[in-house]
Amino acid sequence: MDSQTSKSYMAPLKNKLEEGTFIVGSIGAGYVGAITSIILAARQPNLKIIVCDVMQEQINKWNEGRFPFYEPDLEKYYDIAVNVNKNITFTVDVGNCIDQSDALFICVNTPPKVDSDAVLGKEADMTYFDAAIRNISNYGNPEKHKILIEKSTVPVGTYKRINSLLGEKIQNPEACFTIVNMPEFLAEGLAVQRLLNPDRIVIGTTEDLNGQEAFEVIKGLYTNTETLFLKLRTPSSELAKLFINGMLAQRVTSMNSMTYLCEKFGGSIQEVQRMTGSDPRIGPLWLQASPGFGGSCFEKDILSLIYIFESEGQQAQALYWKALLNMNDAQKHRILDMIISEFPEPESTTLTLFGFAFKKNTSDTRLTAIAYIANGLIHKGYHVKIHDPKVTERSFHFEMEVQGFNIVEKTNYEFCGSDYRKAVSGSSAIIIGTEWDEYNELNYNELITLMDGDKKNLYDFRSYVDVQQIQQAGFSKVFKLGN
Ligand SMILES: NC(=O)c1ccc[n+]([C@@H]2O[C@H](COP(=O)([O-])OP(=O)(O)OC[C@H]3O[C@@H](n4cnc5c(N)ncnc54)[C@H](O)[C@@H]3O)[C@@H](O)[C@H]2O)c1
Ligand SMILES: O=c1ccn([C@@H]2O[C@H](COP(=O)(O)OP(=O)(O)O[C@H]3O[C@H](CO)[C@@H](O)[C@H](O)[C@H]3O)[C@@H](O)[C@H]2O)c(=O)[nH]1
Repeated sequence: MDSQTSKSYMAPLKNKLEEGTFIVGSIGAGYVGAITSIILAARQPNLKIIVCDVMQEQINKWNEGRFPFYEPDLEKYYDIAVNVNKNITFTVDVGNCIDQSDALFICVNTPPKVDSDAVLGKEADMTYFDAAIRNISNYGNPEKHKILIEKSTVPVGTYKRINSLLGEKIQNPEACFTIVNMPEFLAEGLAVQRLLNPDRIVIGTTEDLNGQEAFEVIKGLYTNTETLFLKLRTPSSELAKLFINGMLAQRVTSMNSMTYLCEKFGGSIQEVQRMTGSDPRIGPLWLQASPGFGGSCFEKDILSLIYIFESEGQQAQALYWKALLNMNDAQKHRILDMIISEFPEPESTTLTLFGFAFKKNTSDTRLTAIAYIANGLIHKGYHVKIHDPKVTERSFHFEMEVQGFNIVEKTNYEFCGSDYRKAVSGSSAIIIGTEWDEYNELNYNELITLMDGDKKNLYDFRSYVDVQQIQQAGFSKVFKLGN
C-alpha cells in the first residue's frame, strides 16, 4: 500500500470518542446515508450525527418525518434518534456538515456510467463521489484531522483517487484525512434488522499504525453493536464488496436457471432449493427463484466488476460475469413469452401485474425485473393493470423511463396503486412479480368474481403461494415458477 507511515493521526479523535464529543457526518441522505445514520444515532446516544444532501426536497422530508421511501421499522428508530436521543440533524449545508464532522461517511450514488465506452461492462459513474471529495478538500486542516469513509460502493483503487483529488487542493492530504473503505451490506426491506444485527463490519485500511488506529476509532463508533469487526487492506474490501454482490446474484441466477428444468421434468424448485441449501458448503440463503434479480446494486456492481476486468484486458473473466447478466435477462424473456403464449388475443385481454417493487418490503423500483414484463405486455397490446402496495405512480413512470421503456404514447395500461378492486376487475390473469406477503393472504374467492375472460389464471413468479388454497377459488390455472 502507498503512503505507509508510522505516524498516527488518531489521538485527538480517540479523545473525542472518550469525551463523548465525536461527530459523524453522512454525505448523502438516500437509502444508505439516511438509514445507516438513523440506526447509528438511535444506537449510540454518545455520538452526534449530521446527515447532509444536495437535494433540498430529500432533506425537507427527513426533517418533517415524511420518509422518502418505505422501509419496515425505520419509523421506530427515527423516533428514538430524533425525539429521544436528539442526536441527529438533516441539512443541505454540506460544507458545515463536512467542517463539523470527525468522521465522514460518503454515501452518494455511484450508478453505472451512461456513456461508458466499454463493450461488456460499465464503469461506475464517480461524478457525485468526486464532487463530494472536492467539497471535502475545502476543509483540509491538520489541526482537525478527519476519517473519510467510503461507504458508497466504489471501484477498486478509489482510495487512491480520493487522495489525488484531495491533493489538487491540499499539499499534505494524509495529515488532514485518513481514508478507509467500509462497505455497506444492508439489503433493502431488511435494512433496519441487518444494521441492528450486522453479520460483520468490514473496515479496509492501510496496514500501518494510522490504519490500525483508524480501525479502532471506527470500532469505537459501534460500542453498542455486537458483531465481528474485520480489518482488511483497502483494495481487498473495495473488491470484495463488488464480488459479494456478484456471488449473491450468481446464487439467485443459478436457481432461476433450474426453474425451467423443474417445470419440464416434474420437479419442484423448492425441493431443489431445500436440498441445495442443506449442503453446509452452500447454505440456504439467497436461493429463492424469481423473475430475475433487480435492485440498484447487483447489476450495477457486476457491470463495474466486468469493467475492471475488461480494462485490465482480462476478457475471459469479463465474459464469465457478463454471462450472469445475460442469464438474468433470459429469465425475464422466458416469463414474458410464457404469458404471451397463453393469451393469443392481446387487444381483448386484460392482465394484472401484482407487484412492481424489485422485492417485497420496499417501495424501491430500481431495476425491477417487472418493468421488462410490463413493457413487453403493454407493447404487445394487452390492457395491463399494475398493482403495488407501496410503489407510487410517479416511481412507476420514472422507472419505466430509466429502464428505457417508452410507454408515453400508450393508453392501454393503468397504474392502480394499492387498489385491488381496480387492479383485478375485468382481468384474465393475476401475475405475481413481487413477493409481498399480502398477495399470499388475499381472499382469492372474492377477487376471482371481479375477473373476466374464458380462462382466469394466476402466475406466481416468486414461487411462494399456496397453490392448493388459491386453486380452490376456481382459477383455470395456478402456475408456480419452477413447479
Ligand atoms: N441502496 C442499497 O441498498 C445499498 C446498499 C449498500 C451499498 N449501496 C451503495 O451506497 C451508495 C448510495 O446508494 P443509495 O441507494 O443510498 O443511493 P441514493 O441515490 O438513494 O442516495 C444518494 C444520495 O446522495 C446525494 N448526493 C449526491 N451527490 C452528493 C454530494 N456531492 N453531496 C451531498 N449529497 C449528494 C443524492 O442527492 C442522494 O440523495 C451507492 O454507491 C450504492 O451502490 C447501496
Ligand atoms: O433468494 C433470492 C434473493 C434475492 N432475490 C432478488 O435479488 C434482488 C436483490 O435482492 P437483495 O439482495 O435482497 O436486495 P438489495 O437491497 O439489492 O441488496 C443487495 O445489494 C446491496 C447493495 O450493494 C447489498 O448491500 C446487499 O448486501 C445485497 O443483498 C431482488 O430483486 C430480489 O428479489 C431473489 O430473486 N432470490
